[in-house]
Amino acid sequence: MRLAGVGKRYGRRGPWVLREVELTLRPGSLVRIEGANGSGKSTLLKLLAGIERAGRGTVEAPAGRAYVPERFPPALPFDARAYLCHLGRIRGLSAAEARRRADHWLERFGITGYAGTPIGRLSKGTCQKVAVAQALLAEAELLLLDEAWTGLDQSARGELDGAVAERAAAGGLVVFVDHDPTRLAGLATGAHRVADGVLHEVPLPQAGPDGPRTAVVVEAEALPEWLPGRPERKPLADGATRLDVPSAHADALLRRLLAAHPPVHIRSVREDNA
Ligand SMILES: Nc1ncnc2c1ncn2[C@@H]1O[C@H](COP(=O)(O)OP(=O)(O)OP(=O)(O)O)[C@@H](O)[C@H]1O
Repeated sequence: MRLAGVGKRYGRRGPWVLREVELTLRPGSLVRIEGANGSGKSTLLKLLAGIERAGRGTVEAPAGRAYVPERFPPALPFDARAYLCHLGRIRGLSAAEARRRADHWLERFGITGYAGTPIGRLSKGTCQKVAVAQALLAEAELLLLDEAWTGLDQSARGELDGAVAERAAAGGLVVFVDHDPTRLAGLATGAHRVADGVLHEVPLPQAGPDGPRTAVVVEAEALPEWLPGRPERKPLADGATRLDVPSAHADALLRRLLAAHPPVHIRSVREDNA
């Protein structure tokens, strides 16, 4: 995926929101876009999604794209399952496969009970889960997430983290905007900041091999497959597991563990400064 000399303004006389954006990303990357309010993050994602057109420059993006917008249109004339099946069909899935994936994501987000509810009558949080599900079921080459975690409960956030990790592991390219600087800690491969219409590469939160590490001892029937910071997992003699992560990722790891299903009991947390 490549952006070269991209500029975007709304209206013929509007100010250039993006002026000269250069960005090349490889499949399998997981990239964070940050920037001040109104700097143009959503605009950038819309250009990548093909929803807005660049005023100048070139945008090369894969045909298979899925996008979670910052605001999901609320008054769609579908119930949740019918909407997901419909979008699956638009993406070329068979009716049976679209239904299978729709049910899979409804179940993963814990909203199977709302499958038959018209989207306009869903709570904000449930609606957001549907918005995220429609993008995930596409298994797209390019997945664009604009504040997709906002409005989700802890457990759904954990599911989304896991789903994003799966997409990147399958070779997909994921570009996301989120206000939490630790979002997808340990998984993101790059970060860029939008400022004055230009993109600047910025370092990811420090998690060098020589920095402090945190050991978290947990008891659980099963641990989520993907955990922030990709901790080393060491089984202990009494059946507990010791997770060892760079301390920069400890908060994100603890949040994920607290939201896990089946539940995880955190027995101890210790930072090792040695
Ligand atoms: N459809 C539109 N028509 C006119 N101006 C727009 C439109 N969409 C965005 N803008 C303007 O473009 C600028 C960048 O907006 P954008 O939503 O991309 O920023 P952002 O970084 O995502 O902001 P936030 O963090 O507040 O979501 C803002 O000044 C905004 O007012």
